[in-house]
Amino acid sequence: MRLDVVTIFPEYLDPLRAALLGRAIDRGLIEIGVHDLRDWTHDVHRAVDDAPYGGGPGMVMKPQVWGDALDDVCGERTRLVVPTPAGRPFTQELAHEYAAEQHLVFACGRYEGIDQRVIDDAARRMPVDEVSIGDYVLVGGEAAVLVMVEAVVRLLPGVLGNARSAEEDSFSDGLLEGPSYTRPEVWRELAVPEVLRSGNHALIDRWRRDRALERTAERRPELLSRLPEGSLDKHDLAL
Ligand SMILES: Nc1cc(-c2cccs2)n[nH]1
Repeated sequence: MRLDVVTIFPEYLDPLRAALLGRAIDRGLIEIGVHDLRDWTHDVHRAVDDAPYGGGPGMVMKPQVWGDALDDVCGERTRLVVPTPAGRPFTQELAHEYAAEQHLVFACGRYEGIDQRVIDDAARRMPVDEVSIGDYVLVGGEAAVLVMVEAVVRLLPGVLGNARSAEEDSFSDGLLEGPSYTRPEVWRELAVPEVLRSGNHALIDRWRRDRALERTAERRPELLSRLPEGSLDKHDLAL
């Protein structure tokens, strides 16, 4: 998979080259390109935005600059992702979709947005997703790209050491992950639940599912109504 990011703050994406993602690059599992949008400006001031038609606060990013940048960075098999608070929710399901793509390009705009014609023009040639990572407002799309790239790249085969942890993700069965414990057995007078030390894996699996159902019902009840038909057995429903 190749990922490209277009931004006016390329240094903001430096963390993509660290740790797990850095190792994935070194191992040739992914290629990452980070591009400074100002490289496509033509005026002496290297302007990337301008005042919004219709008035209002802030600035809107210029279509010409973005159009030229995307013409160069996007290819035949590109899926374009534009982070915005006005986008569709970024979910684990969408992360899996992105992990199957050959080429993702992330366009980092500012909060007031990129001229809509950039998205409309790109959509003539490629799939374009305007995506939100949550109902809060950032200053720019860069932090959202770091979040999405991490969620996507960790799903690629070979990236995570223990293959099980990607499949056993929170949300992989539509539920939140329950509590986890490690040594010592007692810490500050708090003991690890007995069942986890029983060695009885049927009981352990049951206990873990019960805790996941309880936590989901308590923190994200709306996820329960989205579970596929028949996901909950009679034991689950008795909780
Ligand atoms: N979810 C989300 C995305 C954003 C921004 C994307 C680009 C500028 S601000 N804020 N919140």
